Amino acid sequence: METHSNLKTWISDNLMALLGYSNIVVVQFIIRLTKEATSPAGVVDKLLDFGFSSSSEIGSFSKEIFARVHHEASEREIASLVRKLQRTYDHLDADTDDYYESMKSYSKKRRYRKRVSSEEDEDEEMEEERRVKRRTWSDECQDSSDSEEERLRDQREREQLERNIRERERDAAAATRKLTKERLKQREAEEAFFRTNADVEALRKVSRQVYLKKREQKKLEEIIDDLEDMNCLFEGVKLTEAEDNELSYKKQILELVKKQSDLDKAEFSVALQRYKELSSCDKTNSFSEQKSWEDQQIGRATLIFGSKDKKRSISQDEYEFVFGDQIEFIKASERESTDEFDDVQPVQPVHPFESRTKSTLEKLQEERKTLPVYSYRDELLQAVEKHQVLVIVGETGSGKTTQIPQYLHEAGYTKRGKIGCTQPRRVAAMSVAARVSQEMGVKLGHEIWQAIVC
Ligand SMILES: Nc1ncnc2c1ncn2[C@@H]1O[C@H](COP(=O)(O)OP(=O)(O)OP(=O)(O)O)[C@@H](O)[C@H]1O
Repeated sequence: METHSNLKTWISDNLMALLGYSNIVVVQFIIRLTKEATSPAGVVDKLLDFGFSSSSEIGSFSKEIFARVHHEASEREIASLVRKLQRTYDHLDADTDDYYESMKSYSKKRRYRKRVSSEEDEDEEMEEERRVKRRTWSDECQDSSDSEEERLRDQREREQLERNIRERERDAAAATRKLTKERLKQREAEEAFFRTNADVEALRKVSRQVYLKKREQKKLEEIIDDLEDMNCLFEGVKLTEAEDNELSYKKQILELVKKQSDLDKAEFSVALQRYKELSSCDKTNSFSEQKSWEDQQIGRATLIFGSKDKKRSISQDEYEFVFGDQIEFIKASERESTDEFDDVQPVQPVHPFESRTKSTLEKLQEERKTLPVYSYRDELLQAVEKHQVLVIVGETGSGKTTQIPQYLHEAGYTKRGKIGCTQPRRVAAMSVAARVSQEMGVKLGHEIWQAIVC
């Protein structure tokens, strides 16, 4: 006999196949629907009303469930009938017992055999009834214990599911917390690193400088605009003394700023020139900076014999004067050949070479000391001693390129090997080499070399 729990399991399995979903409430609801239906077609109608889609599977499912549910119901009816019968038999049994007792006194011996035989028959019948009753009862018990078990199992599964979900949520929350903590730690570490390593004061200074530069620019623009406005609005109008003062004050500021910026430009123009790309016209021009520099080097290396330029020499007024001019010429030539910086060389007409060189050297040495990098000389040398790699950042023209190699030379590093100094452009390389050799008072190509790698 199919138990109630088996029926439920069967319905649940079919629901999974039909809907991909099953629930004890739905199962019970379908059993109820089926019970109310009078035929499998009625079950189909009710299921369609419930929301099932019409298909052949639904038809066969309805048929089967109808048979099972109604079969179970009839079995139940039979069982309850049997139970009723059992109760009736129990009464009968008691009555029979009384009857037999009375009969005992009546004709005990005579009817003994008959009574015994009938008693045996009755006993057998009663025994049979009891067996049926016991079986039905145990089935019912089994049924209820099955459904109870199923309920408990459902409950256990639900609890387990809830536990799993809670655990998963806890794990996810813990992972998120951990990640956030790690990120925070990383940020804190970065901040701590920044705080300990960065020179906050220096950063403040830089940011202040940037701000002041912007502000200066803005104010300058304001002054220019004001002056333009005044020129337009008060042209031909007589100004008051205060207005006049303001106008001249603004003009003065503008002039001062202009002068200062011209000075700044001149100061760093040489260093900046290195990085300037040649314009297309310069590249095609045979008298470009590099070409003329090379031509001069070749010219200086070329010896001229004979009286080829006699005419030119004679055309000069006096030999002595020519000789004097020649010295001037050599100086001029040297000035040209050693780039714009030779402008600082003082003119020494008589026997000048040594004293001129010396004074130039002295001047250059003094200039070197005015460069921003000079105040960091000792620190730089210490850092070079300590570290394998150093990154030095400084403004253009502060002396990184020309001074640091010299500091290293002065500290004795050239005894160990060569000091290399790279430049991104050919002209820059030549310019730096020329400048350093000048500052060191040596000839280019001896202590100082330049190599151009294309
Ligand atoms: N070829 C040169 N002729 C004349 N003066 C020069 C020459 N090269 C550099 N100087 C002077 O030396 C100073 C330092 O220049 P240096 O090239 O060492 O600066 P820097 O810090 O290396 O600049 P950058 O970052 O642009 O390379 C410059 O301000 C400039 O006055």
